[in-house]
Parts: sequence; C-alpha cells; structure tokens
Amino acid sequence: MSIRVENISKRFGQFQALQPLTLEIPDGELVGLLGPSGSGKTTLLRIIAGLETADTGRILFHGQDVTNVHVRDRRVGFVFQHYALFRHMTVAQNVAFGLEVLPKAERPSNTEIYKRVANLLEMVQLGHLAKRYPSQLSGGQKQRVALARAWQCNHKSYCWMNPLGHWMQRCARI
Ligand SMILES: Nc1ncnc2c1ncn2[C@@H]1O[C@H](COP(=O)(O)OP(=O)(O)OP(=O)(O)O)[C@@H](O)[C@H]1O
Repeated sequence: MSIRVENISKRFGQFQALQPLTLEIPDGELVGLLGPSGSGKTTLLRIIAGLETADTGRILFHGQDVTNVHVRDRRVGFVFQHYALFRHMTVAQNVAFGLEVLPKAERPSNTEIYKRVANLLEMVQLGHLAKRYPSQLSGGQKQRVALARAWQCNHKSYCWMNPLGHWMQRCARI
C-alpha cells in the first residue's frame, strides 16, 4: 500500500511539533524516518495511523484520502516506542488481540487466529515463548512481540520508526 503525506503539520498549543511536511512512500518500500529527538517523527507516525489529528493537510493510502477515517478502520500496524504490550496477557494473547477485537463479520475463527498467531510468532522466532508474559521477556523479545502484533493488523502497511535487526527486514520482504 502506498502512503502519501500531504502538507501535514501539527501544533500542541503554541508549540509547532511538526512543520508542514509532504512525503510519498511507494507500495512495498521500507522507509526509515530519521531526525533529532523531538523533531516530530512519532507525531507524524501517530497522524498516519490516525492516533492523532493533523492541523493541516491530508493522508492518502493508495490514493484514497483517509484523513478523516477512524484509527480503527485505517488498519495500520504500529510498534510503539515502549511496545505497549498488555502485561496480563501472554505473548500469544498479545499477538491475537487485534484479531479478536475485530467486528464479528471480519473476525477469523479461533482456529484461524491460532494458526495466524503461530505463524507470526514463528516469523519473529518467538514460537517457543508463546506462553510467557511480557515481564518474562528481554527488550528485543518484547519488540518482536509488538512487531508481530502490529503485523497481524495489516501485513502490507508499515511505518518503521527505528532501524531494527535483520529478522525484521526478512519479515518486510515477505
Ligand atoms: N501531547 C503533546 N503535547 C505537547 N507537546 C507534545 C505532545 N506530544 C509531543 N509533543 C512535543 O512535540 C515534539 C515532537 O514530539 P515527537 O514525539 O513527535 O518527537 P520524536 O521526533 O518522535 O522524538 P524522539 O526521537 O525523542 O522520540 C516534541 O518536542 C514533544 O515534546
């Protein structure tokens, strides 16, 4: 899915967090967003995902204007800086979460969810830790759980905020 950011800007009160920005990300491209701390990278990603509203401009997915589309309907996978894993859920439950909360008509069967979660955990090499809780994982393992959870959301649309390891690039080519 291609992403176009058109003249997007954001203020928090008097503070200009994001200067007007235009950016085109072609379908299938892996893009790294680099900039000094506080320069607005997270703000931009949150706007693309629909977690934040921009003051100006619009966002297009595959040429379609999604600026006013609710976050729930944008289907953008998002790995948060602190991963935002659910502490009371196992690794597998964290990854399954996005599928389980889908509206009934779109929700896969339990067997299908189980299969998809198993595949995703295999992809990030965490199949053997499916029953562990986030507190029992290393930082890199938590990051991979967050990636697998984002992945099941929509395996074609990704925004990467941090340069990650080779396994991630392997996933991105699939
Ligand atoms: N909700 C908010 N209210 C006020 N200011 C905010 C808010 N969110 C972010 N900011 C400010 O907007 C600017 C951009 O923040 P953002 O998180 O997008 O930066 P970043 O480029 O991702 O930074 P880092 O690399 O340090 O994670 C920062 O100066 C930050 O303090």
